[in-house]
Amino acid sequence: MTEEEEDRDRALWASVPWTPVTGPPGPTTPDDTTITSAASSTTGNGSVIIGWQKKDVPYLPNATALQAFDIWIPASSTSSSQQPSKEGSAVDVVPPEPNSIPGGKGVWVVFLHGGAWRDPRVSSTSFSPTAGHILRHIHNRHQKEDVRLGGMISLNYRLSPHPDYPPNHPEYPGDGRGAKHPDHIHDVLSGISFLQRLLKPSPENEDEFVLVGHSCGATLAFQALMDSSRRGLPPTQGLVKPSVVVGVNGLYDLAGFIKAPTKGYEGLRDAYEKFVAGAFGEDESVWREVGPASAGNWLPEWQTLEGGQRTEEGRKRVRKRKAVLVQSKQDTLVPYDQLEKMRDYLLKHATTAAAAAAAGDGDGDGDGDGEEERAGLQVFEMEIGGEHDEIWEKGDQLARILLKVISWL
Ligand SMILES: N[C@@H](CC(=O)c1ccccc1NC=O)C(=O)O
Repeated sequence: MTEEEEDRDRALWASVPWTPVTGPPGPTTPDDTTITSAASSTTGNGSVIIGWQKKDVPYLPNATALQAFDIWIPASSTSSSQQPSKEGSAVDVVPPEPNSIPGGKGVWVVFLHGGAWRDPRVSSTSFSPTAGHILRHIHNRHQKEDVRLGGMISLNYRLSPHPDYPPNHPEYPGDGRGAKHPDHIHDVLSGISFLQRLLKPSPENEDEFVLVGHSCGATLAFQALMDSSRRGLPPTQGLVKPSVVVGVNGLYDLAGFIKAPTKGYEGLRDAYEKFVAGAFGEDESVWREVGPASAGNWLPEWQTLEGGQRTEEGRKRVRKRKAVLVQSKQDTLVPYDQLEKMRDYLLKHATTAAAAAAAGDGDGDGDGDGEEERAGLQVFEMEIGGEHDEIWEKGDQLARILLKVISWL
């Protein structure tokens, strides 16, 4: 990476200021978390600052509006000060400098939203409730329990056209909505590598991050584990793949569903075919290749580093990979057998040589979820409740799952 490129990255990063994320004062239960983003640096209502946020940080030069991410860091991870002002109730706050880069220590969470590669109503903002719950939890537990969170980002990526939302739609106008595969995954990889170039994690923790996606975001999360060359894309320089991937109500075998829809979900076949063709074109063989549960064995690619920049030290460290599959049986848009197909694919293709079965319920929440292990890969199956989008709309359940996953690393 040239000095010029490094300067360019830093300028993009510094182009957006940090704003405070506030929560109600005093100890509260995780369920009454509120999250607001104040534009001014002073909170006058006695609420406390639980984190800092940047909204819409462009991750590419000449980015479209959608080539940007939101980022949240816990307040405790900055050296900014919070002091009561002379008036008593208000709090004067000094936000971190726009160019200040988070310390990089601890686990990073990267979220990919859903919306069938095309719905402009679903964006990076869908992670806000979950981020709020996590920041509140850390704020309350600070010092009692060390939650090793470095920070969280939620990525936007260019979308494919939606028939109901043309680019001149009054409520959802905007550019970046004419995307075709591989544009979506290209943007996701660009966003992650931008973050990694900024944070410069050390070889010991460079893969200590969690990639989590909802619905088609889960498809993208698994696609990010594969080599870019599968998409005809050049290697994403220096991209380190995550040690943990979490798929929530995810789409993993699009071709299989369109060919033979799951019982009870037949009515969705046409809708699937439309949004899949809109994102990937009409060629059904492409549909198979892009589905992480229907593509040829990509598991060995999860271990590799694109661009070949991994240090000797980092290469030696073979971290155990974890895939966490989360799905609701009350989801009326995605059937449970999508999870089952992904689970079976992972277990089948994981190195079978030293296959080891791990007994028990590895996630520790005691609700009968399953865990299976094949050499070097653990697969967790977690059943949740609620409708397709409920998990990110409310955020508390997803926050609990992510806090658990962070504690594993
Ligand atoms: N609201 C979306 C539909 C959608 O998001 C969806 C529908 C069926 C199965 C999965 C979906 N979302 C996956 O990201 C749309 O209007 O295209």
